[in-house]
Amino acid sequence: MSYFSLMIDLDQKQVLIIGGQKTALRKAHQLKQFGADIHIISETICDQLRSYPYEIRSVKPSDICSRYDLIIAATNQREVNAWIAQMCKQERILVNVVDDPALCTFIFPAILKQDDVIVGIS
Ligand SMILES: C[C@@]1(CC(=O)O)C2=NC(=C\c3[nH]c(c(CCC(=O)O)c3CC(=O)O)Cc3[nH]c(c(CC(=O)O)c3CCC(=O)O)/C=C3\N/C(=C\2)[C@@H](CCC(=O)O)[C@]3(C)CC(=O)O)/[C@H]1CCC(=O)O
Ligand SMILES: NC(=O)c1ccc[n+]([C@@H]2O[C@H](COP(=O)([O-])OP(=O)(O)OC[C@H]3O[C@@H](n4cnc5c(N)ncnc54)[C@H](O)[C@@H]3O)[C@@H](O)[C@H]2O)c1
Repeated sequence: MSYFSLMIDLDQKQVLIIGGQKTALRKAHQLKQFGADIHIISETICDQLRSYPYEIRSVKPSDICSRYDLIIAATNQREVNAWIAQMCKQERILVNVVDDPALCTFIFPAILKQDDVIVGIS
């Protein structure tokens, strides 16, 4: 089934990104632009992501909890990303899995932004 396009107010929404390299960085920058509060958990982290609150460690079960509104699984370990997706579904937290669209409960559209006019394309 195709996706319904929602426009979400991200102001002060708590977003957890698991993974700390190129893909995590792109997601973080995009969400930050729209006011989200980003938190990073990753075993390694690139320099640009160090401007966000971060923890350098593996993800653990208690990380997947209702203090987060959205979670992004952006590791390069397919099993870890799939496990995050499963935990998020159990906890009813929206999840984006960067290496498996079928496991996502939300996806990122391509975005065109001019002032307050936003166009999202999937
Ligand atoms: C819109 C945008 C938003 C964003 O993330 O910024 C976006 N991908 C963008 C960029 C981008 N994507 C990829 C590269 C690396 C290219 C390279 O280096 O080769 C780059 C970087 C680049 O192109 O610069 C590859 C890629 N993408 C996905 C997979 C996994 C898969 O398909 O299984 C793989 C293969 C990974 C691999 O095999 O390694 C999956 C998803 N990517 C989506 C969106 C969602 C689909 C939405 C839809 O189609 O409706 C979805 C399903 C999930 C999600 O991420 O939400 C942004 C467009 C920027 C623009 O043009 O405006
Ligand atoms: N959705 C998209 O638009 C898109 C675009 C490009 C790539 N990808 C996919 O995104 C994934 C990540 O790409 P990348 O280039 O950012 O990867 P990368 O390999 O450079 O980085 C992976 C990160 O995950 C961290 N990590 C691995 N296991 C972990 C764990 N158990 N707990 C915490 N952190 C862990 C690593 O420390 C590292 O920081 C790849 O699988 C790739 O296929 C998706």
